[in-house]
Amino acid sequence: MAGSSKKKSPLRRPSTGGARVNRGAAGPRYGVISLVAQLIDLLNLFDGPADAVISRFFKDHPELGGRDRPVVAEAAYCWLRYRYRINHLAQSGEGGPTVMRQAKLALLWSGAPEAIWSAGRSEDNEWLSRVIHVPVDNLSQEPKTCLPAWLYEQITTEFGPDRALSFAQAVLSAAPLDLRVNTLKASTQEVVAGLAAQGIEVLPIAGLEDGLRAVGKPVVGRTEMFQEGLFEVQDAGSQWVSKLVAPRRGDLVIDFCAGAGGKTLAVAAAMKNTGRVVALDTSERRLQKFRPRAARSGMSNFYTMVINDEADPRLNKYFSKADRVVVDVPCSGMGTLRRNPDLKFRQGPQGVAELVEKQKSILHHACQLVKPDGRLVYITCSVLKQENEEIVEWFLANNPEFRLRRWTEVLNPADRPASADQTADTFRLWPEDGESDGFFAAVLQRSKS
Ligand SMILES: C[S@@+](CC[C@H](N)C(=O)[O-])C[C@H]1O[C@@H](n2cnc3c(N)ncnc32)[C@H](O)[C@@H]1O
Repeated sequence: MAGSSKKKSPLRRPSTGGARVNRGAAGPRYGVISLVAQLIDLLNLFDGPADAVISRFFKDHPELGGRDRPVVAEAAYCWLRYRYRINHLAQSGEGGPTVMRQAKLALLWSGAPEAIWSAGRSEDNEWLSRVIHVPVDNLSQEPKTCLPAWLYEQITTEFGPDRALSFAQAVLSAAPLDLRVNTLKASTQEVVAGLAAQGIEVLPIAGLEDGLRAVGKPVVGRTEMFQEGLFEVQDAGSQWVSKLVAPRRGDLVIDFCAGAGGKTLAVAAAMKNTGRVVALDTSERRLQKFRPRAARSGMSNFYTMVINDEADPRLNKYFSKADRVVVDVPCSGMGTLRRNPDLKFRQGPQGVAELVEKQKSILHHACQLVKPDGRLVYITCSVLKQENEEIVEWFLANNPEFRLRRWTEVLNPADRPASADQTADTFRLWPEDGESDGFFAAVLQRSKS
């Protein structure tokens, strides 16, 4: 740290906000600790995405009021982020259910008011006073880094121990809320002013003319401006990889894995409603979510198709036709752990190996849609080389009609994230370097003939 001779541990413990632990007795808000404990028990089953488990839990507990819901949700996410450390420390307490101590620590570390986390057994509060001072560096790998051994080892092997530690620290925080101004409907200035009028402060994002970062976590989805499609919620990293598609007006763009259309919408806005965008996905449910977003955004140049798989024969009509093919493949999502901390427990080496095979197969089929001199943009929100650089190497070795175009040839200096390596051929973002999700992209250009 500049001006400081003392090096801070990269895995420092979370702030307790200067709070001291009281010897509080069971109080009226003890129920919140108990509810967090119940939610932890449910999350511990890892039988679905955490956000779905949390919303179901809130539906099942209508007694939880608007004041306590965000507290419970934050504590649940904190537990997921720090699960290895919290569970390790919780074992050292005595008496009472261990999960109640897990819930208390999650509430404390997620910044809940003291009146909430200090309620309950005084023995647990004594335990809390002790464990918040345990030096993190003395812990073994999983409680220290809060990453599963396989992931920590893989990042260490692929990028070295410093990167593994800085990544581990970065994904212990919540992600910021980023917006993309929909230039089909509004200018950045209009959106900034409109949000300010509603008390929502946003800041510019360097290198993203249409990108804004919210101060704090305002609820933007209920604003009239959002409902009228003047902006979308989209992580800055996702906005940059969309820019790498760089479509021209009038192009035919095929988004092979369009999902709910985060990148499709950004690409379409860049095309100013000219040309055609074909949004494909194997999931009807995800494409269903894309349609209302497209309608809200004013996008009118699209067509959606649910495909059986990447080899669906209905794609033959697009062979060698597309100017741009976007391939935002299903991936491990290890770049999005700040948003989806449960993924680190739901994913493993076997799952990643299966995804790699799927990524190769999708790429193999999607590249056939690119016309001569057209481009394919391969995208993941993973940080693992296995899903990124290694896939690109495999693809280039097997498809000599494609060459890698340096990402800096596509984005002007003013449109680049400072945190991406400007000398690399492929595009890569780490959460710890620029406060976006981790993303990877490669621009693959097909030869003219
Ligand atoms: C990373 S997500 C896409 C996210 C989306 N592009 C966005 O920006 O919001 C990957 C998508 O690939 C889809 N998918 C999985 N297998 C596929 C396949 N064989 N062909 C096309 N899409 C597939 C999934 O349903 C999922 O929606």
